[in-house]
Formats: sequence, C-alpha cells, structure tokens
Amino acid sequence: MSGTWRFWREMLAVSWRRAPVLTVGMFLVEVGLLLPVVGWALALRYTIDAAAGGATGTAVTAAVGAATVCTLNAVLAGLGGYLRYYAVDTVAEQDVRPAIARDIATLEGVEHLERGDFHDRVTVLLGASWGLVASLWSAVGSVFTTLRLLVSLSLLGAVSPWYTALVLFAGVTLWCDRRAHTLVNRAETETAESFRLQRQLFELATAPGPGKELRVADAAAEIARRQRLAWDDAVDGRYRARFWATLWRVAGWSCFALGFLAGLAAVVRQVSTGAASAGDAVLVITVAVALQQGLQATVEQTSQALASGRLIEPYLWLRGHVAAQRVTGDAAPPGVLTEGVVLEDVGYTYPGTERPALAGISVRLPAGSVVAVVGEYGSGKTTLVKLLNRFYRPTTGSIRVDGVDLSALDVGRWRARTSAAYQDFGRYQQTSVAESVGLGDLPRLADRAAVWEAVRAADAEALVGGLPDGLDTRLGTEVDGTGTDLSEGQWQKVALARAAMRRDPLLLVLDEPTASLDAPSEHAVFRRSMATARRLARVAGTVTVVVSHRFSTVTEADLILVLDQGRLVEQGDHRALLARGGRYAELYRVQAAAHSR
Ligand SMILES: Nc1ncnc2c1ncn2[C@@H]1O[C@H](COP(=O)(O)OP(=O)(O)OP(=O)(O)O)[C@@H](O)[C@H]1O
Repeated sequence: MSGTWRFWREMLAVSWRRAPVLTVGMFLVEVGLLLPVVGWALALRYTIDAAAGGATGTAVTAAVGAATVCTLNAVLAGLGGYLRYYAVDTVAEQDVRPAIARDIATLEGVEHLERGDFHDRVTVLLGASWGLVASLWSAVGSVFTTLRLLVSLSLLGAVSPWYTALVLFAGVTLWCDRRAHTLVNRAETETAESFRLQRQLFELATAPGPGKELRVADAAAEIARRQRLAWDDAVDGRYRARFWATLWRVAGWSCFALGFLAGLAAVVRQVSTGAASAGDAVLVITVAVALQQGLQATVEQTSQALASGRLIEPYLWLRGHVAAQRVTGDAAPPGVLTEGVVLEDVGYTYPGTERPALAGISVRLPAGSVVAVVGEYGSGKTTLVKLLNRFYRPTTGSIRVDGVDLSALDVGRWRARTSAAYQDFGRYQQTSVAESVGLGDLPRLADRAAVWEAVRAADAEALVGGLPDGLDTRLGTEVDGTGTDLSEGQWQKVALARAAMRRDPLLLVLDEPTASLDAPSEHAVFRRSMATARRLARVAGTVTVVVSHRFSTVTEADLILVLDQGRLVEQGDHRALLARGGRYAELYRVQAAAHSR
C-alpha cells in the first residue's frame, strides 16, 4: 500500500506540473461539493418549518435557497466530471503513456518478452495510462465523499445522536463491499494462469505457422477443446466469485436499508410526539438519502481507487525493473578488442525454473577469433550468446570484456558495439528492404552504400535484385496486405544483412544463421560470414560467435565450444577435437554419416 500512496503522490505532482489549473479546479470543485449537502437539507427544513408556522415570506426565501443550492450541486458535479476527464486525459496522454512506452522499449533484458507473467504485466500496462491517472482522482474523490458523509452524519446528530447510528449500518455495507472485491480480485489472480493458457492455445491455433501444422495433423479440434477447457476453468472461477460477491453486496445494502427504515420510523415517532418539527423530519429524510448516496459514491470511488492496484502493481514493477537495470556500470567498451571475452564459471538459471540452463562455463574467446558453439537441442547455446549480448546477467560467475566486467559497461554503449542475428529473427513489416537492413546500424539507416555492402555480406544480392523495387521494395503483408512477402530463408538473409551493418562491432553473434536456408545458400552464407568475421577481426578485434547444430558448417572456426546439458564439455579447433575422439568427434561422425547417405 505504501507503494500505492507513493504512486498517487507522484501522479499528483505530475498533474500539478502538467495541468495546474485543472488540478486546482478539481480540488475547488470537491471542496465546493461539501456545501450543498448542508445547505440543501437546512434550506428545506426552514422552508417546511416556515410554511408550517405561516411565515410565507421566509418559506419562499428558504425554498429559493434550496433550489439555488440544488442547482449549484448539479453545476459543480457536472463541472467536476469535465475537469476530471481533461485532467486525466492530459496527464495520461502527455506524461504517463510516453513514460511507459519508453520504459518498456528500453528495458535492457528480454525477460519481459519471454516470461508469461512479465509479459502479462507489460500487456496490461500498454493500455493502462488512463486508468493509472484516473486512480489518483478516485482516491481524492473518496477522501471528499468521506468528508461529505461526515458532514451528513453531523447534521443527523444535530437532530438526534441516535441517527448517527446509521453510520454503523453504512460501515457494514462498506465491509461487505470490500469482501466482495477481495473475492473477485482473488479469483482473477487464481485464474490468471488458465487465462494465459487459453490465450496461448488460441494463438497456437490461429497463428499461420502452427496453424498450418495443426490442420495437417488434424489436431486443431483437440487444441480448440483444450483451449475451451482452460477458458471454462478460468471463467467458472471468475463467475463463481462474482456470484458470491453479489450476495455479499446485496447483504450489505440490505443492512443499510434496514437501518434507514428504522431511522424513518424513529423520526415519524418524534414528529408525532412533538419532539421534532416537520422540518426536522424532512431534514433527517433528506440527509439520510444523501448519506446513502454519499456512501454509494464513497464505496465506488474507494473501490475504483483500490481496484487500480491491478494497474499500479505492474506500473511499480516496471519502474522497479527499469531502476534495477539502470544500476549498471558506465564504463565504455574498448575501441578495439585486444584480449577478448573471458567467461569465468558462468552459470544461468531462467527465472521461475529450477534447472540451470548453463553452469560452470569457463573459457576465453580470444580477440579476433571465430568461435563456434555447438551442441544438441536445448544444450544452452542460445542462452550463452544472449548472456554475451547482455540480455540477461549471469546467475553465477562473470563475463569480462578485455578485463572489464560486462556488467560494469554502459549497456547502451556495449550494445552499440555488438551485432546479432538470432534464429527467431525479426520480420519487420511495412519497411523497405533498405530500412529493414539499415536498422542494424541506425546512424547509417539511409546510407545506401553501407546497406548494399551488408546485403553482399549476407549473400543476398540475388534476393534483392529479384524484388520488384530492389532495395525500395516494401516488405511484409501482415499489416495491410500490400507489401511483398518473403520466404523464411529470404527473411533470414535480410536479418543476416542487418547484422552485417555495423562497421566495427566487438561482438558479432550469428545464432543458427542458416537454419532456414538450403544447402548451397548455407555454404555461400558461411563463406561470406567467415570473410566478414575476418575483416572485422582486423578492424576491431571482433569476436564472432556462430551457433550451429550442424558441425560441418563450423570446421573453420578458431575455437569450437561443445555444450552438453548446459556444460562446456569440450573445446578446441576442429582438428584437435577430432583427434581427441570425444563427444565432438562422435557427433561429427554421426552427422557426416547421416549426410553422406
Ligand atoms: N525463456 C526461457 N525460459 C525458461 N527456460 C528457457 C528459456 N529459454 C531457454 N530455456 C531453457 O534453457 C535451456 C537451454 O536453452 P537454449 O535455447 O539456450 O538451448 P539451445 O542449445 O540454443 O537450443 P536449440 O538448439 O534448440 O536452439 C533449455 O532447457 C530451455 O528449455
């Protein structure tokens, strides 16, 4: 809760800076709305008592007063609604939404994209800016509606202290409402996993890639059945909670209704015995009705403010995550790598998992070398290169770049000196080929000569030459169906060209760079990648790390790392590893035999 208070204080400060007039206006309206509660009830009492006493003039004046107060109340309430809308909209659109987008886009790691629970929070936040700012005004509103309640109570108490007992009934109503809220919130948390599961199953059945496979295997109905089960599970939990929540709310309001009826009976009795005037009776009824409405408003505002915890929690999480990631070094990477990258006892365990994806990796990747990482599926190859790219920080051990710990380097400057093509490469929709490649080195986005050089490095000249507008061909059909779509292998070549854009990276990562290519293309791409690696080694002492399943493609590497279940089991060059007759030699021979068949 302290985080929530801090958040509201911060939002108030932002509102004051961004929209001081609207902010002050909101408070003035809230203060102004305290007056009609008293004025309306008192004016009505005078009207009735004066009319009963034959003082027609006083009665008319009081009636005019009552009407004025009533109008003032309506005007202030309407004005408050407009002010709130503009105050929230201004701050949400100009401050909160851009800040969230910036924080998400600049997160250093990739966990928020890979972990389901992180991803959910990010998804919530993308549409949460309005709700976040509105929660501040709900909180302010609940303070003022509580004050209005207190004013109503003190008026009732002035007629008879007994009437203040209505607040007990009001308290029960509030308590029941809170219980109802807790039930609904708990159910939402408990069913979040089923919701995630059904969404993933839905995406599995509808995404083009898996969708094709499912149809060929005739498994779409089975996936639909599982999605339905997960959906029913989630929805059942939530509906059950909503049913019980409704019962709690009905019980709460019934309790208040009983108290209200008892109060009415008491005031009728007081009037009949002469202990109170008819005006007092009208005052009690008016204020009791206002009390009920005030209570409803308080419950609503408080509920809205508290329900916004659903948005505030991910917001605070994002801020914390960004702040933790910014606790990073500010050292500059070297201009040219001279020693290389040294891993010392490096281990990494993915958050939420038990088994380390990597453990005890100690190795030196010499400056200017081509290092191949080989191993079977799931042996930790991609995790290793992600650590080098600093998407994650090692759970144990350290990585040093020319003697400086990777975490001591300024992450932005380190990234500016790395290039990478990953196996799940990006397909940038609605960009031209030139942009799609040029994005690999933003400052040279419009440098056609540099783009062509990168295209050549990826053996993609024939691909680009065959496109309708060459480098200016718009790619991708996913947005509006007008671009040119590429095959998997062609998209991969574009990604490889993008990775070849930087002039002097210290680290070049090629994660399964030819997974989508046919054998002749694979050979050509490897030849050109090796040429690029050697050229970069001369320019910047670049370490090129190539991840591959296929052992035959990496025989030219200076150093081959063999991973097995997250451990580095062998290292050396191709000859040395063959001569050793260990795991590499065995897997190399198995693959060679399979390919020669
Ligand atoms: N985002 C993730 N969250 C949790 N576990 C993960 C994640 N990514 C990978 N893993 C696990 O870490 C281990 C190593 O995965 P990694 O992708 O590094 O292997 P790999 O050798 O590159 O596999 P492949 O050859 O199939 O690409 C695997 O057991 C995998 O299940």
